[in-house]
Amino acid sequence: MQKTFKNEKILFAEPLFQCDGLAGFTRSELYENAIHRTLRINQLKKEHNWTQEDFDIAIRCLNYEVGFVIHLSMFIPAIERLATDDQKAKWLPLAESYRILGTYAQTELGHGTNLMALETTATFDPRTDEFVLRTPQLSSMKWWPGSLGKTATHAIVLAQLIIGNKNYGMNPFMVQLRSLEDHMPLPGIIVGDIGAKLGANSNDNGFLILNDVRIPRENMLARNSKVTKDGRYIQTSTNKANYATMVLVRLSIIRWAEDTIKNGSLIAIRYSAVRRQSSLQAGGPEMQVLDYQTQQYKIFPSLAASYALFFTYEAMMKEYEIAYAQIMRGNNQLLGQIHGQLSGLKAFASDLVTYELEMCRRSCGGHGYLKASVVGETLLHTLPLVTVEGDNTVMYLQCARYLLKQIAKALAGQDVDEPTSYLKKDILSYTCPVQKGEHCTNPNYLLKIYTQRAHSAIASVARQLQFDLESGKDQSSAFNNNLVSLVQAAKAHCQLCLMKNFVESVSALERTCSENLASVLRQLCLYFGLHGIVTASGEFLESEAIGLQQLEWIKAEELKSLAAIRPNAVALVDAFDLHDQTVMSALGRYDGNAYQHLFEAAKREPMNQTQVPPAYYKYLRDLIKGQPLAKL
Ligand SMILES: CC/C=C\C/C=C\C/C=C\C/C=C\CCCCC(=O)SCCNC(=O)CCNC(=O)[C@H](O)C(C)(C)COP(=O)(O)OP(=O)(O)OC[C@H]1O[C@@H](n2cnc3c(N)ncnc32)[C@H](O)[C@@H]1OP(=O)(O)O
Ligand SMILES: Cc1cc2nc3c(=O)[nH]c(=O)nc-3n(C[C@H](O)[C@H](O)[C@H](O)COP(=O)(O)OP(=O)(O)OC[C@H]3O[C@@H](n4cnc5c(N)ncnc54)[C@H](O)[C@@H]3O)c2cc1C
Repeated sequence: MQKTFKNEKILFAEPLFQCDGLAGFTRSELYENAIHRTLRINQLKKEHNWTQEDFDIAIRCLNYEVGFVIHLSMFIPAIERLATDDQKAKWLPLAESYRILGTYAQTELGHGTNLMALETTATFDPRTDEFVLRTPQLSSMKWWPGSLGKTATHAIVLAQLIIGNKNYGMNPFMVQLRSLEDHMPLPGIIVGDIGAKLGANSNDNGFLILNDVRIPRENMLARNSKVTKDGRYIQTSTNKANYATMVLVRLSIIRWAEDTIKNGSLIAIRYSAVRRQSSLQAGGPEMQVLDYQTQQYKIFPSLAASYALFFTYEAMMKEYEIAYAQIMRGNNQLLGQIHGQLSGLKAFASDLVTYELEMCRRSCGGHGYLKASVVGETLLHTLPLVTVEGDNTVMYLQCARYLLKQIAKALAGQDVDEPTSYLKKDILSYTCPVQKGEHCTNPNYLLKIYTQRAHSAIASVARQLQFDLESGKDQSSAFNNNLVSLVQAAKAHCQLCLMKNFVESVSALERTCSENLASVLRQLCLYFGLHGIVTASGEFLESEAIGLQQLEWIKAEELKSLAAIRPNAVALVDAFDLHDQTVMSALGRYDGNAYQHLFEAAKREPMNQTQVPPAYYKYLRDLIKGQPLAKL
């Protein structure tokens, strides 16, 4: 599925990219190693004439275990999106050649979600033609930005622009943090690392206090708004245009989620094919655990999610490219659509994979708890995806806000955006397309069910909001009264998007691939659809997209499809074409020698490098020999 990386051999021939040692690394070693890796990938890029795409794939091959993540994924994209042509000409070459190292400093100790409430100020001083940056109190300090702690020389700081006594809202400013001579913080800047996290510890997420730091007026990133020498504020685009970098990263998170769940499902499926435990027949040979229906029920959702997210990322990438090209030409028509879609899908993708990764870990039994299995480690690295770039609840609510606008338009007989075109249908004329058991094997029928459920969820919450408003509730309490249903409606829309992309992509592939391959993909797509309905059956029933009889058929078909997928399960994860060095798991190796690799990993364990541990001489010797213990 991943475009085969022709340079994989070159990459993994390097000891630096052979990952077995990382488990014992301290934070400082992880941090240093990550920087070392990115610089070496850059050298390889030059040595072998790699394209930018090759470079990006190399990073994915290393499971993003590299340095300068925010520099590459936010700082450079923010300059591209928020700076004027002159500013780009000045900063992009420096950033692209790593002569300046950047971060995106938006979140503060006191606020991450509510950007309007950010407290950092950039006050224009017309006497010196400068902005004065200030974090006025404890809660205003920047807190979390990646690479800020120890690496970044520069930050794009998001601050409230103050001219005279007037606040012009959040705007981006380029601020130099550290000397380019000796890396010491510049005057007025207090900066450091925020401490160890549950995962992703190679990244030096940092804090930043700005004490009246002065920057030239030209350092306000001025593509969307600028301040003139005489202190006039001129806005050339919607103020939401300054949120553009976040939109891009939300798209990248869908891919990141896809990459992690591919790893998880690959480890779980390969290991379950190797692991034998018990038997269903008395005295019979022990079964591969992958043959137990319960094991399939635990793991195949992650397999199906891997493919669903792959197709959805591809589809969203195309949507994003069209929107981005328009936006860069100054046309913001698609801004609301792409923001609404990507907020919801970022949340749905990260929710899905964090849930399924834990199921993959459990499916590996006790060995899944070992670091060498890697599946737990992957989960820890993936957990922040539900928070970064907007907490998932908040992102679903952004998506719901977009859906409410779309349904209002549909009800008023106006045009709606293409991804919500289903809202134009007559919801009452729906009849469930599944009228007998065998109808459940038609993915297009399932798609109709998903569509009705999403439509119904959105219409129902829109009606309830309307009712609350008409009953005298003010706007905000009516909204608060319906937040849970709004999130459910957004989830329903996102699940429909995944199903739709899956069905449409498989239909497109059917035209070019062999019938054997097509039927395997159709089966997986069908399973994805059936499983999604069963896991949210309450909502599908409530929306009357299905009835109890249909649910019974769908449940039966879901179980049948587990058995149908089983013969192809290993091939479906092999098709990810992931190198053992990418997956790094003792359990999920291509050669299937899980036990041998687990034992090798145990032998490499630092504790095993001496036969007798220092604790023996300190405590155990006297204890075992019955000697009185020294005062402890
Ligand atoms: C080496 C590695 C190389 C590559 C790596 C590969 C992949 C990288 C993958 C991941 C990246 C790595 C790590 C991740 C690091 C994460 C970094 C961060 O977390 S940065 C900080 C992110 N912060 C947030 O996301 C904050 C969340 N909050 C918000 O977005 C907003 O405040 C809000 C919640 C949307 C509310 O906005 P606002 O305060 O303006 O409130 P309003 O309700 O008044 O306005 C809503 C109004 O605005 C529209 N809108 C909101 N956002 C956007 C947008 N982004 N674009 C367009 N429009 C937007 C919204 O639709 C409403 O419109 P209206 O209904 O009024 O028309
Ligand atoms: C690993 C990591 C890396 C990060 N990197 C960066 C970075 O490089 N740059 C940067 O600027 N930031 C970064 N962040 C910060 C990140 O963007 C924020 O943590 C995120 O946007 C969530 O904001 P918050 O922490 O303020 O959560 P909060 O908003 O405080 O959320 C707390 C709870 O309140 C709920 N809540 C909040 N508002 C609402 C609402 N309006 N309606 C309903 N419920 C609500 C949430 O759902 C959540 O349950 C990073 C964070 C992490 C964990």
